[in-house]
Amino acid sequence: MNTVSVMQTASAAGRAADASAPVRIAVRDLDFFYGAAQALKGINLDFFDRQVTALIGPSGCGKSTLLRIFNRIYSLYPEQRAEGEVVLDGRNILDPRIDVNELRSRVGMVFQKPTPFPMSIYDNVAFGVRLNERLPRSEVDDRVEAALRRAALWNEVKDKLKASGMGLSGGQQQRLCIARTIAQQPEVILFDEPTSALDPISTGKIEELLEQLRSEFTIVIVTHNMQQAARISQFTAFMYLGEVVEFGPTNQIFMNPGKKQTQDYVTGRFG
Ligand SMILES: Nc1ncnc2c1ncn2[C@@H]1O[C@H](COP(=O)(O)OP(=O)(O)OP(=O)(O)O)[C@@H](O)[C@H]1O
Repeated sequence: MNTVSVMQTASAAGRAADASAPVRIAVRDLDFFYGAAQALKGINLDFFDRQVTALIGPSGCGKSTLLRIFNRIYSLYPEQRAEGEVVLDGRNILDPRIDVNELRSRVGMVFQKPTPFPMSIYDNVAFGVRLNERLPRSEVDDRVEAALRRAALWNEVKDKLKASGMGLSGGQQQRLCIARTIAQQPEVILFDEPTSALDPISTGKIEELLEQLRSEFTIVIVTHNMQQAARISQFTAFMYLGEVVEFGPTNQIFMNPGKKQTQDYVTGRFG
C-alpha cells in the first residue's frame, strides 16, 4: 500500500475517534527499567474507553514494554520495575498491593503467536472462568458459547468443542485465544502483534473482529504494520527510543502529524 492509500485508510478509521470518551487507562510520568537500562521515559498517555489505540514505532522503541505494564506481566521478573502511575478506573495498578490475578482478568492479553493450551476447545475458553469464578456448569457453558460467538469462531467449532484447541488452524487458534480472553469479561484487551504470524485472510478476520470488539472493550494493540494501525485504530501513539513522540487521532497522526519524526516514520522514510 502506498502512502496515499495508507492516508485514505487512516481517514476512515480516524473518523470514529472519540476523545470525549471516558479515559479507561491514564498513564502518568511512567518510567520503566530492565535492571539499570531504562526502556521507557516519562510516558504520559490516555487510552479512551471503547476505542482502539495502536502503539507504533521502530523495533526496540518500547511498544511491547508499555503494553506489558498494563497487566503487570513484568512483575514476574524481580529486576524489572516501573515508576509513575498507570491509573485504571481510579486505581494505580503499579501499586504493589493490587491483586494481579484480578487485574489480569480485567486486562486480558492476546500474544503474537497463538497460545492455545493443550486441552479441548471448550476447556481453553472455560479455563480463566473456572480459575477465577465459581459458576454452575450451565453458566460456564453459556459463557463459553457467548465468547466463541463474540470471537467469530462458534460456527466453526460448535460441533467439536471437545476436540483439542491445538488442532485448529493458526487463525482459528488466535480467535480461540481471543475467546479465552473475552470469556473472563475484561474491560481492556491488549494485543501484541496479534496477526504477525497469520496469513492475509486470517489477518483480515482478526481485524474485522477488533472493529466489532471495540463496541464492548478498550483495545490497545502493538503493530509493526502501519496499514493495519491505519485501518483499525481510532488513536495512535508513535514511540521512539522509549518515549512517546506524538499521540492523537489516527487520521491526524497519518495525514497531518505535528512532528517531522512522525511524518518520516508513517511515510516509511525510517524505521
Ligand atoms: N527482557 C529484557 N531485558 C532487557 N532489556 C529488554 C528486555 N526486553 C526488552 N528490552 C529492551 O527494552 C527496549 C524496548 O523493547 P521492546 O521490546 O518494548 O520494544 P518494541 O518496540 O516492542 O520492539 P519490537 O517492535 O522489536 O518488538 C529495547 O531496547 C529492548 O532491547
